[in-house]
Amino acid sequence: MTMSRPRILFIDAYDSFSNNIVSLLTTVLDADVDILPIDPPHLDPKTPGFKHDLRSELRRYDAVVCGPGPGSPDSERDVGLMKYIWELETDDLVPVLGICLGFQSLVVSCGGIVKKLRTGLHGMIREIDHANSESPNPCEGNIFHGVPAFKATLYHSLHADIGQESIAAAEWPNSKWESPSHLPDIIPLAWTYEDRGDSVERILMGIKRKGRPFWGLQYHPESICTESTGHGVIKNWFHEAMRWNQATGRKTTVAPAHPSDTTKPRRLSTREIDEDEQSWKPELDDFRSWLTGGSPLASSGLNAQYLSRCLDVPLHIEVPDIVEILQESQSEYIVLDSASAKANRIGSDVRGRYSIIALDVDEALKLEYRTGDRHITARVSRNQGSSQDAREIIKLGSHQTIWQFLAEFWTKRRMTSDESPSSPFLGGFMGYTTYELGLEGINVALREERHHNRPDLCFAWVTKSIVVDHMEGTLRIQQLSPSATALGRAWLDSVADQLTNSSVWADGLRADFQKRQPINGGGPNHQSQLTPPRTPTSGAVKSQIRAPDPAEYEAKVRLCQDYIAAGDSYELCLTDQTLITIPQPSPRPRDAGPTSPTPHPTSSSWALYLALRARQPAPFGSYLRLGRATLISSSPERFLSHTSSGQCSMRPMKGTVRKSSAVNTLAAAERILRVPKEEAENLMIVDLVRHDLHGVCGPGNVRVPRLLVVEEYASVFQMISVVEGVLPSSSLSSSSSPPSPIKEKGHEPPFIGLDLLAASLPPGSMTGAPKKRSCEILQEIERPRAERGLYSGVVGYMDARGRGDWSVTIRSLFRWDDEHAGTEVEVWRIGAGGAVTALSTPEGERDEMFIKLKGPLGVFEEQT
Ligand SMILES: C=C(O[C@@H]1C=C(C(=O)O)C=C[C@H]1O)C(=O)O
Ligand SMILES: NC(=O)CC[C@H](N)C(=O)O
Repeated sequence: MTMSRPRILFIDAYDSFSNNIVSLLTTVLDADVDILPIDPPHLDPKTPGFKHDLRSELRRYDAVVCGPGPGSPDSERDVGLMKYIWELETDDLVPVLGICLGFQSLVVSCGGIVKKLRTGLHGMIREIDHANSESPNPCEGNIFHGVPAFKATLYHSLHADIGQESIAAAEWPNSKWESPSHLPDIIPLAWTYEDRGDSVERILMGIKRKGRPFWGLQYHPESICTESTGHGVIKNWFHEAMRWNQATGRKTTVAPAHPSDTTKPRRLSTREIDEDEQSWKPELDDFRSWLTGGSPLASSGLNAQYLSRCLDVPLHIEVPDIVEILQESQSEYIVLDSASAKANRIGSDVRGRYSIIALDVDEALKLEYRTGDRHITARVSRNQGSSQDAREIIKLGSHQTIWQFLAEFWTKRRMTSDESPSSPFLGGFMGYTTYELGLEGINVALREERHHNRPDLCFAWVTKSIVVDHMEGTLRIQQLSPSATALGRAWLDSVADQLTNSSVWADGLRADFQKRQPINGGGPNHQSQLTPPRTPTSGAVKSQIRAPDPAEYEAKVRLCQDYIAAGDSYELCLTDQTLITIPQPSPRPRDAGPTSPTPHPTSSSWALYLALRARQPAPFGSYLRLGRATLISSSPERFLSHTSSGQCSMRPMKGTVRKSSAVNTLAAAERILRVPKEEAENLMIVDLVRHDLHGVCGPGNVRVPRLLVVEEYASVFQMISVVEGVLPSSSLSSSSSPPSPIKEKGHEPPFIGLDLLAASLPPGSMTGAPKKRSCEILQEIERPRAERGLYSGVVGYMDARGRGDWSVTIRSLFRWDDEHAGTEVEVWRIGAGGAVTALSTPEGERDEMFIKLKGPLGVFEEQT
């Protein structure tokens, strides 16, 4: 007999912690775990063969785990298959562990009821009182046996009521391990106690079902904050499960899984899902024929060599100077600006080291995609020096995704160059995605009709760029050059000349005197009230500011809390938008020479960017004009960064406190942020981000090197955590002929940074948990401004080597040229919000939203 690894089936109720449980089971039990959603198409309880099919599915596994999830065990939609597992006939029984929602569903199947907690406990860490070896009444199948005391994380709004509140305090020590007389099938195994001031709430944490191999845990064994001694419970459970299989002679079968429904954790990434036979039919292969077809746009950027030249940067020169010197005649821009690199108001570890300026973006190939479309648009604004736009439409086959296309486009241009190893970016994709692109990836349908045709993703393939190293005081002019080396070098030299011959470069004093003062004039705005801003009344033509109504926002916070109390979400990142309508400035003349010191690359948006940058310098500042979109950002939040060899890191931010005279040191901020409410908010997102990374990196490949650390930024303190992962080894190959991501039969495509991005949008810190249900709820609550657009999306790059860095688009303003096109005004939007939990107060959340709004909004107040 060969000893194969045990097989476990995990039933996923669309939770945002599922992959963490799969990782725990895989690593602690050395098991092989498959994931099946609660509502797989091939197992529909309404079809006649359902019971038979469920039985054969379960026969393939040694044991089953029914996972956590949003909603209630009383709702069929929320528990799906779980309900039928508890009802299996004796001959079909399989050992099961229910976790959280799975536990609650087990309790209900035993006749218990589930009620709302007095206040939900989400991201709360509590001591578990369990029936260990010392308990007076060792019972059958006690999976806590021999496990030392431990603390565990809770994520629940509902709890099991088995009559515990009616037991007198004196009776409790003896009675707590006994089956209640009206529920003889439930054997209590663990409890926790919540002090509610006037009384203590007794909360059931674990049970065994009498006479059946079913166990349940209310706490989350997989959370990063559940102590690892608690893993003994999982080992005990599996030991008991295998003993039960042996004692009853239960045998597993080796029938193959239904191919489309069970997944391995790392196969959740979008690029792989539907790669069945179908997608190999030639008529569905449009994008591949485009990629190889040699059209003028499809061949752009192929067969390039990397050339670069380094310059010292004079102390007085900043990123905007370089943009102004070189890019004045462009209409499209991508500037990733670590504007806080030299700011002493910001902690040195978070200032940002590099800035990246894309050059000649008009001529770069741009790839655009709109959520729900079955095509991609490739375009250049000024094709090879002409004034003509060029555009090609690329069809997507029914099973193909934008991410597959981007991965294959990138692979054809991939470089394994070891040159400039320290440069974060050689050239490659730069651009944005919207929040709505992320919603598509998690199958959340948009509720409102979109009355526009704007892209949700725009990536330029940038071949000319400048990387500024703020630490070394140098910059690197770079080109992924298609032409002969001499021509490429001549271009590098011409850019260097343009910079060094400019008056700003040469004459620091004069330049400083002329620079930007009239534009960002007033400096930081000191208005301290947190009420909504008023429309400024001065100025020739007035700006209109439409900010969220405070009372309405508070009502939305309460609504979020209703959903949380009902168990539908653990945390909801509620946001709203402010609209600023300003008179459109008359177009600037384009006649200024390239070395002109006058800073005006494009209309008013550049001036707004400079104002925001001065007001709120941030490590992830950015200025983008791509197509009809303009984004001005001072984001402090890194979303995802990755190396070309598959190391990745995410940096979720949760917990915000405004700098003030009362709170102006890290120690003071820590006193405010290191409290259960803030820590819980952050922990929830850490566990969610671990799940997202586990989904691609696979079990055991994710860790949390920094947890709940407070950092200092220009105008706020923020609590952050760092979650790291490593992509599966198939992608770590550094051979000179890179493996193709096109799946050949029997071969897994290698994973690349784009897979991480695809699998983790929208950013968990902007959604709450569980992600899918929370986004559905937010779509409902955030109406009538439910479309977040660029806000809550990401901005960043993945270069030709596969290195990438993406920030969350917050503390930013954006506009679309087509909004109010043809009128005398332009409309800017600012999104702001914060995470709502059971412990939030409506006033507190309202203040937090207005604090975050104040930074970007101030640039308009300064200008009037
Ligand atoms: C929602 C915003 O910020 C998010 C929410 C935070 C919070 O709840 O503390 C912190 C950083 C961001 O992830 C925003 O800036 O608008
Ligand atoms: N994490 C969970 O599974 C939560 C279960 C249920 N939705 C509750 O809130 O109580």
